[in-house]
Amino acid sequence: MLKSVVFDLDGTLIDSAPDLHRAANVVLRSEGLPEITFDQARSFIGKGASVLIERVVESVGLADDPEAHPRLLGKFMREYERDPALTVLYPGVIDALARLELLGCAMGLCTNKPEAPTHIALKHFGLDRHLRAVASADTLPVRKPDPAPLIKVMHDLGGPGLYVGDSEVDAETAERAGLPFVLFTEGYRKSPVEDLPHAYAFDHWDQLPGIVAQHFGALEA
Ligand SMILES: O=C(O)COP(=O)(O)O
Ligand SMILES: [Mg+2]
Repeated sequence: MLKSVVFDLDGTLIDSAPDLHRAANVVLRSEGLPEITFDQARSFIGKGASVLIERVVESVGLADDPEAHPRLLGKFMREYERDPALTVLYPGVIDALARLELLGCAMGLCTNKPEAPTHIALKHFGLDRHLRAVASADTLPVRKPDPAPLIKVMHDLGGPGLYVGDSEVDAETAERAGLPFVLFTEGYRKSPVEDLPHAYAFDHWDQLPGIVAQHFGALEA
């Protein structure tokens, strides 16, 4: 049977918050504005770069300036793409993807990160060779929590399966797509684990192949 598994990117496969925080503060310094804390930056992640910069603009009191958002977003994207050197894979990701491949899984990605930095990260970490279908924030006219990008990736893989992510947005997206959600608890969620609807949860990637095998095994039985 088809075993599709689709992943979220930030806070799930890669820990990118240190770079998103760094790039935001490079922009704020260039504008002579106060920096934001790491916890603020982390709490702004989940709905894509445009929303992250919206939150940055609000937090430094520039919400009334209509030019602030496009200017800061442009600077932010250039800075973030120029040097994402602090970003790391979560421990065990590559081993887990190799084991999922051996289980016969067809794997894809559905992220709210824009296409350009998504592909830079996938290539840099060698994730691109495992992922047969990808939807980023700007692949379709809508992004998560709209279920359309996730449904498109599942369709490109050949049919519905599991969605693996770290956030409220991911849980909502899976629910709206009618798919079981697998929650990685070590990412950027803001609410307690029990408040996010999920079928399975894991805190280390070495647990995921077992969850996937159990899920599809039960369907086959
Ligand atoms: O860039 C973001 O805000 C979120 O990205 P993600 O969907 O990969 O978690
Ligand atoms: Mg995420």
